[in-house]
Amino acid sequence: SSKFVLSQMHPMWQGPLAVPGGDRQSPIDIVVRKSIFDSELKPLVTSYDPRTCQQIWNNGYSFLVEYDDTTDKSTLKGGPLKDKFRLCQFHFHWGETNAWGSEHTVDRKLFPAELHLVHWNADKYSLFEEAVMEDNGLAVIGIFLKVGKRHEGLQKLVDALPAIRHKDSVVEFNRFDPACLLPTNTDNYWTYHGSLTTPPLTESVTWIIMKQHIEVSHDQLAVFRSLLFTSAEEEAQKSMVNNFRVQQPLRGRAVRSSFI
Ligand SMILES: NS(=O)(=O)c1ccc2o/c(=N\O)[nH]c2c1
Ligand SMILES: [Zn+2]
Repeated sequence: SSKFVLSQMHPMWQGPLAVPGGDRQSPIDIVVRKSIFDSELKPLVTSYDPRTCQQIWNNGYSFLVEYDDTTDKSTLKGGPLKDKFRLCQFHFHWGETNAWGSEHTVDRKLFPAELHLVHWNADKYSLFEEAVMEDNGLAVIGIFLKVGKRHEGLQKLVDALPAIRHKDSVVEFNRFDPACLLPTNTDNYWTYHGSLTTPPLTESVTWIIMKQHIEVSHDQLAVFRSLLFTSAEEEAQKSMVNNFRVQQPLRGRAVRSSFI
């Protein structure tokens, strides 16, 4: 296949970028009635240490909360996974309105935003950068956001966003427990093999999409939309909104469910 790859800077990564192979791209629409119940799927086991939280920064695509992944202090195992994965960061994707914003959909239903908790396989690799190139290198938990009551745990993060309004801005961010962002029920999920949804779009991700969403307030989401794609030096400031990729073909992949 051709190696035509847009530069990282180009916002049009959404396009049908030709990536090597390209038959397990993400995101996808989850067709519930076509998902296959797999009784072998275990409950997820997350063990996050808030003290590994290091910083929050605007990378020009989203804002990332980054964790120290040099030890096994914040890990994910169980679920569809055979190995132990380390949390390295989490980030979100959202729309300019509450009508859309998620990357994955469920029976074509769009959510206003989607949270991604990114982990890499520490049993097999020693760095995220290595794991990102391997087909069982990453595990990303996807959680849908709905607009409703204010999410108390999220507020600490929302309050830090004005300090990272522009691309490449970073602030120290400590003691944030990502477990507070998980839905009450983490036993019900869909899982499939896919890719990163932003460049380099590598096909290294075991996706774990939670059936249960979390709720955040309209005002909290509005603060996400106050972020900018552009750096402080650039003339035209562009609101960071609609930072989701278009849905990709399933190409015959099975989507398994942990529940009936
Ligand atoms: N949006 S996503 O698929 O969760 C994701 C996660 C980790 C990533 O690292 C990336 N470049 O180094 N892109 C990326 C996308
Ligand atoms: Zn993402």
